Amino acid sequence: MIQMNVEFDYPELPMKFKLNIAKGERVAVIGESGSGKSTLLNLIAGFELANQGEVYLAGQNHTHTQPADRPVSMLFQDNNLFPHLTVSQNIGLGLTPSLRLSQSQNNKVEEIAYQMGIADFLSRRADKLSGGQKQRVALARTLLRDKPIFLLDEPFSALDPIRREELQELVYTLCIQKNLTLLMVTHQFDEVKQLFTSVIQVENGNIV
Ligand SMILES: Nc1ncnc2c1ncn2[C@@H]1O[C@H](COP(=O)(O)OP(=O)(O)OP(=O)(O)O)[C@@H](O)[C@H]1O
Repeated sequence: MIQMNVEFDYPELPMKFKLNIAKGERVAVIGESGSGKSTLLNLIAGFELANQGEVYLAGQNHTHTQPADRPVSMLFQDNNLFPHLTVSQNIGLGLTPSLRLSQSQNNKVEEIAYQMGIADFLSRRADKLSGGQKQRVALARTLLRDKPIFLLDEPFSALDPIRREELQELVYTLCIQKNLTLLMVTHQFDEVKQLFTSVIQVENGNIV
């Protein structure tokens, strides 16, 4: 599902990533701060472009394609919700940049909200939610895009251990249900070992 062999240079750190991940794998990405974990995810999502080499996703060459054209959805640590919009509007932005949704789009929003346990909050403003609820909304919006590769960059590290466990279980269930290929940067690997099928360690811009 993900095949890449690329070189990428920030002035501080030349990086080289070689990776081959099969469909349905759930991979933990671990490593010290500044080792290159976020950069690896950004190269897959297309927010950074390789200086050399190629990125194949779902069998297609995506080395030079835009993030929106890649079969990838990515969730960052900061969930980037619009505070003044409702939960339903924030989720809907995963489907269309317009705030006006069709009936079938509305149905999709309600369905995913129900699955994520946030159906009761659909009309509430995002800034009136707890941290865990916000992350569920952000997850719902990301998943609504229905892409087969799912990238999570330490999305739950700011939450308390119980909320974190709840969301990790939710991610696991969604990965199984939708047969997603997951790469997740985590600093709490010991807590969540059972979520993953494999683990890669990044050190000084390389996978070791
Ligand atoms: N926009 C940028 N411009 C220049 N250098 C950058 C940029 N972003 C990151 N770097 C450098 O690239 C290296 C890897 O950064 P990256 O964010 O990928 O690390 P990380 O493993 O995700 O770290 P953390 O766990 O702290 O989030 C670091 O040395 C960093 O200084």
